[in-house]
Amino acid sequence: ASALTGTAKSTWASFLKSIASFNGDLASMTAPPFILSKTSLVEYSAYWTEHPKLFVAPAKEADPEKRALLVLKWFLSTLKQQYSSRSEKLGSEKKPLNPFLGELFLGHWEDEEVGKTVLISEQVSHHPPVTAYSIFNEKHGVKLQGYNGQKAGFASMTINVKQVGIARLRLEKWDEEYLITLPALHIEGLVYGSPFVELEKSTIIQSSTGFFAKIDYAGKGWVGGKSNSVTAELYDNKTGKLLYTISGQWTKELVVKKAKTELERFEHGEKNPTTALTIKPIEEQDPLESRRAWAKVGAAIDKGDYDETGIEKSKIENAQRELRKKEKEEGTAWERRYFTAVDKVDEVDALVERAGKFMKGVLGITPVCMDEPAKTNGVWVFDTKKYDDVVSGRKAEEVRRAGETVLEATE
Ligand SMILES: CCC(=O)OC[C@H](C)CC[C@H]1O[C@H]2C[C@H]3[C@@H]4CC=C5C[C@@H](O)CC[C@]5(C)[C@H]4CC[C@]3(C)[C@H]2[C@@H]1C
Repeated sequence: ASALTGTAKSTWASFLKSIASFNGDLASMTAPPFILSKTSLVEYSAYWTEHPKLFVAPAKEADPEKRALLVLKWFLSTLKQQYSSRSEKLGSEKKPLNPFLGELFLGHWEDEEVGKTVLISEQVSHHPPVTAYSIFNEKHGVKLQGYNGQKAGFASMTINVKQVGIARLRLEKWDEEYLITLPALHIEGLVYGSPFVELEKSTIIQSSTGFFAKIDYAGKGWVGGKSNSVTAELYDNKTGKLLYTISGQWTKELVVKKAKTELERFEHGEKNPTTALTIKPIEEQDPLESRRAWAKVGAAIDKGDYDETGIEKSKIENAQRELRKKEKEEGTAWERRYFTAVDKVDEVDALVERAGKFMKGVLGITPVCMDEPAKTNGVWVFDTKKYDDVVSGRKAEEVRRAGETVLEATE
């Protein structure tokens, strides 16, 4: 039976009809008000590191095989936050706000044991929507950077989402890099008006020291499987030996096994609470920072005043259109504050090639998720020079001017 009643039920029904003529651009859909979230998609980069201790753990491990296992554990621990935290908090998946070009989400996690982990997330492209992020813990030399976009389709009352992009984890102390690909997902429960994410197909992690993980996702009804099922296998590239498996439900408990013996169980519920992200109070934020930029829209959504939501949203959207038009006329382009798009990254290509060879040569399977276009409009990399220029104040003038243009345009 539908979870909706009254007007919500009828608006949802007409919304489902509208999705049927879906053109692939999730952001362009006007979803019914009750499914709108006041959180912008640029905030989702934070889901990578809500367990800072797990994020930093591999840096402290001297044994490369155990380190690869800790990276796999950390990655699997992010899935619950990435893909089910909104359903748990809000009762269903919600439609995030569509970030404007240049929108920022900046913060850090303070942890008594591992110290400070910094988050920088920037909407580096609006058409198509691409979010780039850099998350780093200087004290332990752990650096994650990546970018992602979504290609979506609609079939038999389900929204299918292919993720485009990659995540790269670097452990300075061990001079080691891990390439991480992103899971495909689909949105179930649309017909009941309570959508939620289910992951599917496979992703890989390939390390520069010679360890490879294949991660397979499955949902309910899959050979009698449970929802949110996952099975990960960690191999040694050189010997082709299966070292560890981790399996279970990424929303509940995962079991680590070496060969057939169970080593440990871990889960990320109340036993391992997440660390709260620290962000500046709104009045101290840069005009491009997400929660300041969307404050009026968020307030309208909180009030349930959907007319005001629409008015405030279109102010931002119109301002953005004006800025793009002006840039076009002047032949200028929006200056990304922390990221740069490059054609290729040699380390990434090397890891992609190594993973492909291992899957074909040793596992005898067609390389999974390598066919995914890892590139959006380029490979987005964190530009440490740009970052230093901002932190040192050398770019203070550009930062101030960028904020002003957005403020003036939105007036
Ligand atoms: C488009 C029609 C519509 O608005 O339907 C409303 C429904 C809430 C379903 C569509 C939305 O579902 C949301 C789930 C979002 C993904 C959740 C997690 C991640 C991981 C993160 O690292 C990158 C972003 C990603 C893939 C989100 C992308 C946007 C998704 C699919 C939202 C849909 C608009």
